[in-house]
Amino acid sequence: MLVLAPEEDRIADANPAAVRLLGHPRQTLRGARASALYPGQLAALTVFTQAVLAKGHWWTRALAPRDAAGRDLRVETAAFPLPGGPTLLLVTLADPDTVHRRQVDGEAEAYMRAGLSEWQRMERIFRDIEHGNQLILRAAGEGIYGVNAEGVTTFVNPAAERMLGWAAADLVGKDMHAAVHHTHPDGSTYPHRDCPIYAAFRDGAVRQVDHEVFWRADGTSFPVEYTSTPIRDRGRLLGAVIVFRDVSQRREDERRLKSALAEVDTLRQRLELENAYLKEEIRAERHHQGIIGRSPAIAATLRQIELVAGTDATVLITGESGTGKELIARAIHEASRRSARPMIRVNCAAIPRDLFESEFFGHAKGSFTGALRDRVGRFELADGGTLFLDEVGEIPLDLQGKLLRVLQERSFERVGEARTRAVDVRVVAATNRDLRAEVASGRFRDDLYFRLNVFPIQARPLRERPEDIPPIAQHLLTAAARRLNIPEPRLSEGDVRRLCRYAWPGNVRELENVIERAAILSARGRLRLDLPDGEPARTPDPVRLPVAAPDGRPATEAERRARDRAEIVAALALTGGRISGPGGAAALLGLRPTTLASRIKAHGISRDDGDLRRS
Ligand SMILES: Nc1ncnc2c1ncn2[C@@H]1O[C@H](COP(=O)(O)OP(=O)(O)OP(=O)(O)O)[C@@H](O)[C@H]1O
Repeated sequence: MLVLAPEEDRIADANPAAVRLLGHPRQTLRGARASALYPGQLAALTVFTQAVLAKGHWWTRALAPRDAAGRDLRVETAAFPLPGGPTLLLVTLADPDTVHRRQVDGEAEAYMRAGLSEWQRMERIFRDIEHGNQLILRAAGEGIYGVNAEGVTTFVNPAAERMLGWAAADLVGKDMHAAVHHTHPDGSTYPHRDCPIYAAFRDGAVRQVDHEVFWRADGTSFPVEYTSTPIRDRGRLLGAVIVFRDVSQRREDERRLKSALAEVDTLRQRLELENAYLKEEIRAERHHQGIIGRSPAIAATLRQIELVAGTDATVLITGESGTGKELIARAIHEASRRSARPMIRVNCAAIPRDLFESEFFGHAKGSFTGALRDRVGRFELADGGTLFLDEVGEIPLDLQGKLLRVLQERSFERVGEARTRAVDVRVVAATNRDLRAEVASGRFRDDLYFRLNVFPIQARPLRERPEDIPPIAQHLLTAAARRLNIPEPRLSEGDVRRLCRYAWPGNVRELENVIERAAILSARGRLRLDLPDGEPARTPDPVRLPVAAPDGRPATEAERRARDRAEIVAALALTGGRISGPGGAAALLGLRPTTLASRIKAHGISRDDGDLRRS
């Protein structure tokens, strides 16, 4: 700073800063000519001093004082006249950069001051929310906290403190997302930008979320349901209030309920299906009390049933439609150790191709379109009982392999499920097709055929055993009269003769229908048999033919040997491998023990033969 006397062109005084800046001692400066300090700038100096005197205060960057080293200094010169006495000017010399910086700082300060007041206003609003609702916040069972537009916590209620395990003091002023909402339930990082609470500040929308977790101070998490409501002040978004509740208990209840419902559903389904089968069984029971017949063919069948029922051997029943294949299967089941559990029948001809797998093995919910819930398959339903595969020849080739696997391994998987389930099922299959011909033509897998054909039983057509017609007809008539609640009509000798003359292409089922119809049409105890026109002549009595193949032709040597072998295997399985003595396999088969022993040898049957083992 300098004091100038402009009228005398003299420097009146200089302060230490001016002495330092100009490099002259104070004594030199005092009394020196002012214009000497500004060589060649007299005009500018005169304009400046006059402006100061005229305006009362002036500044310029046009004056550059020369220092002791001879340098012209770049300064900002400002001055005002000192009050009283002769004319003296107080002149300040300042570095223009410093002046500029001060100016910027000044502006920033003013800005900050303004910002601070905004900030304080916002804090006031949150404080008002907190104070105004203190009672509610304290009493609320829900966790409640406020965050400002930067995501910084402004208040936390006691319930939130309890649930989160943090003291309010630890959270207020901190980034709330980073403290309690940083990670997804699966452990992956939850970035701020994805957080719905923060999104509420951006778009002002209320968010309700129920599939996320909050993290406690101890590092554990709990499922939450929360609502984030934005706070506005004069149209501006200031932050949000978040109300949340711990839904662990509700989730657990939901999970338990869901699994209980699924179990109930599976049981209900199983019961429904079992019920349907049981009804079917009862109906079947009503229709026939057993296998009726006095022909050698029926006697042989009964003997075979008796032989195989006690084992778990797979049985293949062949024969024309209506010959009693299902009746034989049911008789095997009834006489087996499995009779307390149901026999489940699957009509393989009636299942749509793409539903085979699900029908046999069941499916998991959602495994294909339309799989709306878990479904129990027939194998599972038959667990502990018998699975009767009717029309087995109709199973599509690609599924035959899967069926073979279950027969071999006694385990399967439901469609759309990885879990392997074990089953204890005895399989009885039936077909009216010639399965060997199907194998030869490539429509049936030979390995599955051999697996099923462990113990073959052939149901003879009625025309091959006419001596069975009278007793079966009588049995069916009694049953029909009972069912129709009418006095039982008499079956005359003439009726029997007519019945025996007919060829019965539809076998016993056809006979059943004819008898039922005759019973309905009967009048005054007389049966009115309505046999198809022409009453086709019966084919020569094939009962006297040697054992025939399913298609009616005589059995080949290989077939006879296979049957012989199968019967021996079944007899041995039934007697636990015992050949001789009462109840031994030889006695069962009506053979001498030595004869049976040599046949066992000839057929190559060994003790560990798979067929002998009861599964
Ligand atoms: N020997 C028999 N004694 C009494 N009833 C019989 C006899 N054989 C068959 N039936 C009766 O005849 C009807 C047809 O029998 P079943 O359904 O067992 O024949 P199936 O060979 O299985 O026929 P499909 O091949 O058409 O399924 C049934 O009502 C059954 O009770």
